[in-house]
Amino acid sequence: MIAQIIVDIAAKQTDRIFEYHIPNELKEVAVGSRVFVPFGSRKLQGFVVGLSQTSKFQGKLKDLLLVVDEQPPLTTELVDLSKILANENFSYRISILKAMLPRVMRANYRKILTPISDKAKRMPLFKRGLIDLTKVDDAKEVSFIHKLLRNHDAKIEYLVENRAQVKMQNNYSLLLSKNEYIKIYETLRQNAQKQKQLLIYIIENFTKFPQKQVDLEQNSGVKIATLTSAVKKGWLKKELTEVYRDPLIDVATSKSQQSIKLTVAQDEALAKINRAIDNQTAQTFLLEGVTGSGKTEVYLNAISQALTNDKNALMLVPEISLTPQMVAQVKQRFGQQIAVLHSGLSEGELYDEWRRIRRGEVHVVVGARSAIFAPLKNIGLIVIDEEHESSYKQEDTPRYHARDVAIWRSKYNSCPLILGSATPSLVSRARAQKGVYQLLKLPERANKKSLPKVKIIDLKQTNFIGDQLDLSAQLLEAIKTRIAKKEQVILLLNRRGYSSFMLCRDCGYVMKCPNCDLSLTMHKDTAKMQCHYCGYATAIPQKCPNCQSLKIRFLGTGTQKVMQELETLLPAARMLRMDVDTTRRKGAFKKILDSFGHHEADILLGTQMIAKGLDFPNVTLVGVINADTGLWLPDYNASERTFELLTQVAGRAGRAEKKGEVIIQTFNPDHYAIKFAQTQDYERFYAYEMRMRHAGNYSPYFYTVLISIAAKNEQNVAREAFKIKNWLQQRLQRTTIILGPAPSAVSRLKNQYYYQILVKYKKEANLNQLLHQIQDSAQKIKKYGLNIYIDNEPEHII
Ligand SMILES: Nc1ncnc2c1ncn2[C@@H]1O[C@H](COP(=O)(O)OP(=O)(O)OP(=O)(O)O)[C@@H](O)[C@H]1O
Ligand SMILES: [Zn+2]
Ligand SMILES: [Zn+2]
Repeated sequence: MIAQIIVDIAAKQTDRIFEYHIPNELKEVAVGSRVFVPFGSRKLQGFVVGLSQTSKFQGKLKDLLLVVDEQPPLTTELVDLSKILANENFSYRISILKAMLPRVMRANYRKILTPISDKAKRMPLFKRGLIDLTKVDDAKEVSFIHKLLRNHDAKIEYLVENRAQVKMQNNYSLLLSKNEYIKIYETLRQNAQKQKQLLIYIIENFTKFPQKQVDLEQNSGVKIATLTSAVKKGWLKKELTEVYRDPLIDVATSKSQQSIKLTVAQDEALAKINRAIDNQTAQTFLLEGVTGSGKTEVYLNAISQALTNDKNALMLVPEISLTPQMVAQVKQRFGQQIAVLHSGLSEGELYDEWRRIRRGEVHVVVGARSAIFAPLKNIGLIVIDEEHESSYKQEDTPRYHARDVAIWRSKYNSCPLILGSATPSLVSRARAQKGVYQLLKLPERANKKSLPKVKIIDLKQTNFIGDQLDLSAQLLEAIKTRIAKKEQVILLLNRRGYSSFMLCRDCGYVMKCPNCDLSLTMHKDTAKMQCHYCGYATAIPQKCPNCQSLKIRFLGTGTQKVMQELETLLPAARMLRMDVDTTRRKGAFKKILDSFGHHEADILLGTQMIAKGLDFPNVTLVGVINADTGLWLPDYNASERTFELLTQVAGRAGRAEKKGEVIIQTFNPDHYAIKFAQTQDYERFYAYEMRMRHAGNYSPYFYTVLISIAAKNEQNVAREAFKIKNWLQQRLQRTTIILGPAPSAVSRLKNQYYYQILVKYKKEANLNQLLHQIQDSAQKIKKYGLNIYIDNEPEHII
C-alpha cells in the first residue's frame, strides 16, 4: 500500500502530494494520520491525505517511518476540507492541516548537534546533554560548532517533538469481596492502625471504588505508604489511567434551570430550524433578532433537537462571548456532553477537550473561530452566534472565514446552519434577501421590554466636565444618577492606551513608530510610547524630539485616560477597565466580568470587547465616549462596523426589569451610521448602506480580492505591483475593476512597505487560477525580498 503525504514544509515546491510506501508494521495508518517520513536528509512530520494501491512514481518509494497517534487526528471530512480551503484561500495545504489541530499538536522541530568522531564524543560540550542548535547563542560556541561540522566531527540531526502530553493518574480499585475485607480487618494486629483505618474506609465505601489517588488519600486519611503496602498485600489494585483536564470543572451548574417558555417569534423560528434538522437539509438560516431577543434560547433548543435525533452540534461564538455566563448556560443544559475550545484554556486542557471530541465522547462543541475545525462527526446542526463579527475571519494565513467553512461543513453533513445576529453582516443579509439563506426574525426583546432610548450628544457644542474635552456634563450626570440608584454603567471607548498620539504644537511633529507608518500611543501605566502593531516601545518624551520645544501635547483619548478622569470626577465610584492591556493574563477576562456581574464595580469601561453579547441585568446606562473612532478608517465597511458596534453596545442596556438608557457622544451626529444606530434600526441601515455599496461598486454587489505586495525597498514594491496589475488587466474582463496599485493606508509595517491592488469583479471564471499563478511567481521574486499576500474577501483594506 502507498500513502499520499503532505509534508510539514510550508513552501511552494513542497505544496503537493509525496508518496511513501507503507511497511507492514504500519498497516494501521489511515487517512488523517500524522506520520513521520524521511525527506532528504531530514525526518519530517506529515499528514496522510490518501491511500492507494499503485503509484505512477518510477523509482523506489521510501518507507513511512512512524505513525504518531493511535487514532488519526483528522477525520476524512477535514482532510477533504483542507484541499478546498487551500485552493480558495491561496494557502499551502500543510498550513490548513496544521490550523485544524490544537496548537500543542503542531510539531516542534529541533536541530540537535550530535558527535560523530570519538574525539568529539569525549568533548565536554556533549556531556551537557542534547545540544539544541536553535538555542545556542554564545558566539564562541557557535563558531566552535561550525568547526566541528566542517571537520565532520559532528552532524546535525532533526528531532521532532510533540508537546502534547496525556495526563496520567494513579487509580485504585478493589480486588476482594466486602466480606474478605472484613475478615482481614479482624485478623490485623492491634497496632496496625493505618491499615485498619484504610480497611474501615474500604468497607464503608465499598461501592465508591475505583478512586483516584488524591481522592483516596484525602477521603481515607492514609498516606501513599499505606496504599503501597495494601497493593503489595493484594488488597488494592493500582493502575495508571489517563485523565482529562476539565476546563469546566469550576463552572457552577447548580442553579436550578426553570424551563423558559418561548415567545411566539422564538417558537416560529425554532419550528423552521427543527424541521431542517429533522429532514437533514443543508439550509442556512439567518436569525436576525434585536439585542436581547433571546437568540441563545433558540440555539440551545435547536441543539437539543439535534441531540434528540442522535446527532451532534457545533456552536461558534466570538472568543469574547465565551464568558463564564454563556459557558455555564450551555453546560447547565447539556452537562458532560459538551466540550469547549478557546484560547483561554491551558494547552493541556485544550488537548484533552480536543481528544474527547475526536474520540466521540462529546456531542456538543462550543468554541471560538478555530473550533470550526473540531473533529466532530455526525453533525446535525451548526450555529454561528454574532455572525457579523470580523474575528471569524483569520487575518493571517491561512485566511479562512469560519462562516464559509461552516457552510461547507453544513453541506458535507447535510445539516442546517444558523447564523445569528442583531446586526447581520451586509453580505449575509443580502444573501437572505436573495433567498440563498432563509431569514428568521425576532423583532422584539424576549421579555417584551422596549429597546433602550438613545441620546446623541454633539461634541462640537456641548459643555464638558473637567478640563479634558472628553466627558460631557450630560453623560456624567447620567452616570451619577445611575450609581446613586445602585445600578450599573457600561462605557465604551474603542481605543486603548492613554493618548493615541503626541503632537508638537511648535513644529507639528507627530511621534511615529520607526518600523511602521503609525503614530505611537502613550501608555501611562507602563510609562512608554508604544506601537500597537509591532510592539515597539520607547520612553515618553519630555520635549519634542524634533525641535526640542516643550509645547508638546498628547492627544486622542484612550481608555487609560478616561479611567483617570473618572477617578477624579467620581472618587467614590468603583470601576473596572477592560481592554487588551488589562486582559493579557490568563483568566483576567473572566475575573473582570465575574466581578462586574457580582456588582463589585459600578462602571465597566472598555474597548469593543465589552460591546457584544454580554447580558448584565443591572446595567441601565450605556455611554459611548467617542463614537467616531472607527468612522473614518479607509475601509469600505467603516460605516457598517460603526453602526454594528453602537447598536450592539446600546443593546447591553436595560435588558431586564429596569429601563435602559444610552448616551452616544460624537463629532458626527449627522452621519447615517450614527443616526440609524440611534433607533437601532438594522433594516433601515441595511437598505441605506446597500445603496452606498451599490454606488461604490462594493461588496455585496462585487466580489473583492486584495493583493498586497510588500518589501523593504519601496521602489521594488511599486515596480512589482505595477507589473502584476498590467499582467492581470490583460487577462480580466472589462467589467472587472482593478484599483491601484497604491501604497496601503498604513504604508509601512515592521519595516516593510506595502502596496495594494484591489480587484472587484462580478464573474471571473479564471481569477482563482490567475491569482495562483501570481502566487507561484511570488516564489521567484522572493529572493529579492518581495512578498505577495492574497486576501479573498478582505475584512480590512489597510
Ligand atoms: N422566551 C423567553 N422568555 C423570557 N426570557 C427570555 C426568553 N428567551 C430568552 N430570555 C432571556 O432574555 C435575555 C436575552 O437573551 P439572549 O442573551 O439570548 O439575547 P440575544 O438575542 O442573544 O441578545 P444579544 O444579541 O444582545 O446577545 C436572557 O436573559 C434570556 O434568559
Ligand atoms: Zn517640535
Ligand atoms: Zn510599529
